[in-house]
Amino acid sequence: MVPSLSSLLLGLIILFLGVASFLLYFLFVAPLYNPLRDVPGPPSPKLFGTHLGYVLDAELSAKNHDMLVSRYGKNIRIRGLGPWDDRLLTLDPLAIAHVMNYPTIYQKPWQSRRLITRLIGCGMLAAEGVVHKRQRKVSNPAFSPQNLRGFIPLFFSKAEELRDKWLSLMSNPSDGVKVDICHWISRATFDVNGIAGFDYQFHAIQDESNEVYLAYKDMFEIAISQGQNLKSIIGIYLPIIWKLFPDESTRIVDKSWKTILKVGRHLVQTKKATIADKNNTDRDLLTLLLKSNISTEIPAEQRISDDDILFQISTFLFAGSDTTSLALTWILLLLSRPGHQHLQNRLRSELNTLDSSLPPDELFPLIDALPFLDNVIKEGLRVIPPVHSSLRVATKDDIIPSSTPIRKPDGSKVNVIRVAKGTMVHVPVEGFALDKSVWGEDAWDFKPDRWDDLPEAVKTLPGLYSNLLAFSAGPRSCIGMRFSIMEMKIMLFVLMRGFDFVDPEKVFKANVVLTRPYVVGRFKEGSQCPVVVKPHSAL
Ligand code: HEM
Repeated sequence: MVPSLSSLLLGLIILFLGVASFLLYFLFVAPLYNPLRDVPGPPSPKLFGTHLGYVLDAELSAKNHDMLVSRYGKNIRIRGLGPWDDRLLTLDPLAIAHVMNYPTIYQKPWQSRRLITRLIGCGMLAAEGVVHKRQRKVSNPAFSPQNLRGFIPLFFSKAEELRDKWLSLMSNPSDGVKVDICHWISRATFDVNGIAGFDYQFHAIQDESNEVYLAYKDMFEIAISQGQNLKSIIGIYLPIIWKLFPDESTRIVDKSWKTILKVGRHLVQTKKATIADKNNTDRDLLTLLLKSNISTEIPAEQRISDDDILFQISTFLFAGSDTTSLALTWILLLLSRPGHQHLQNRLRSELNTLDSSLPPDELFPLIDALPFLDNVIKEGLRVIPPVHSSLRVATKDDIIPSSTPIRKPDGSKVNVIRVAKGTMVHVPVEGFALDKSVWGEDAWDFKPDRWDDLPEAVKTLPGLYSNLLAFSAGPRSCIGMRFSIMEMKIMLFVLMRGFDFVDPEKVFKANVVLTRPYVVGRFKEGSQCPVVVKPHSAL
């Protein structure tokens, strides 16, 4: 029977009223019952306005966090994408520790996990729950102190190769050469992670033509540009559109994965054959993951597949290359800025007290024990952490403890925050490390010596590394922390002894997945950090 025009109209009116009532409830009624309304925060912008730009802009975030804390305290309600998305931004140590230590309640939002999974598979960065637990358990032995010691010669050889490469670029050594330290160090960290990750030579310091290197680079470029156009945002919610309307990014991801799987699967088979030999001493993470996966300590049902192991290796490359190269870039930039040359000279003098002709295994413990080098690295990671902030979502209603009182709208004060299931929590890694009320009035300045005399309040802050959140905190904190600290110390040892770093171009920080440098006025050219490197006379 064909429906009459009037019943069709009635149906449409009912549908319209249904959608309109849902939207009215979603936009105007439900927010009134959100318990986060008890937490003070800046006035809500217009209907679809947001505070996200305000807290995520790396150039302004220190100032903006400071303003928010002075006005509203350490727990602040901010507006996410719309009225239905009020979020908690917290700089309170107790609240942060709670969120980071209960990963079963506070998970990574499915939107960011989907983005990561589309690119590098569901490795440790994206997985949650038992899958994550299993992956972490299989991977832990690969990051044991004993295994990491095996990488020391590799860290030295790549640092020296980079030093020699820079020297070869100089037509007149006394003038030095201007290099984009960000790009070059990233080539070196990629090389390190290729060999440490799966015994594979990208040779990226020498040239950038290796097919697997290019496959990863292309894919990571997409990761950086994701979220910047409408289609990628729609793709998060409706992934089917990647299949129905493939575009350049889909084509690149597919092509990259074809290359990575072709080479990766071959490497896995070769490695499997070599680990059958009891005398095998290979230390790359792929070998160690394969060994750990078949060890009797891992119950059969907890083992992961070969392709999952490749996702893990890709995750280490994704999570470990740019983070380490950016941390080093920012440290070198900070040391090369006018007014900081005395710190650079002091660091070089300390490094020069060591005998560089010692074998790497004997030299590294001496480097590791150098106090000023240690302070410089901590201070660099504090002032410009590569990971600007983290996001978590409450998977059930919860009560978060706070060490600072929260003033409710009725004027009463409480020491807990009630959050409803689905509430997003922003953990401002950078903001937390630059909080003047904890670190002192000079919190925004680069002062490595502060680490010899820290304010008492700092000593109780949560964080995997030196009371900082640079490597996060809790069970989801960085598994590669020690790996990258060792790599950074050795890179700085070799490069600082080899060169003076001077005349940096004026760069600003932008939060593009990670905190990256861009030359002022030349954002479109992409992330770069040009600095003049001149051979140091002691070389
Ligand atoms: C300076 C260098 C590095 C920094 C600043 C850094 C920072 C971080 C941070 C903040 C997280 C937590 C992310 C989140 O909560 O969303 C993390 C997780 C992770 N990092 Fe790093 N990282 C560095 C180097 C590395 C290296 C060298 C590797 C591997 C070789 C690595 C592997 C990972 C992995 C696998 C995770 C996920 C851990 C999990 O969820 O269980 N990272 N890292």
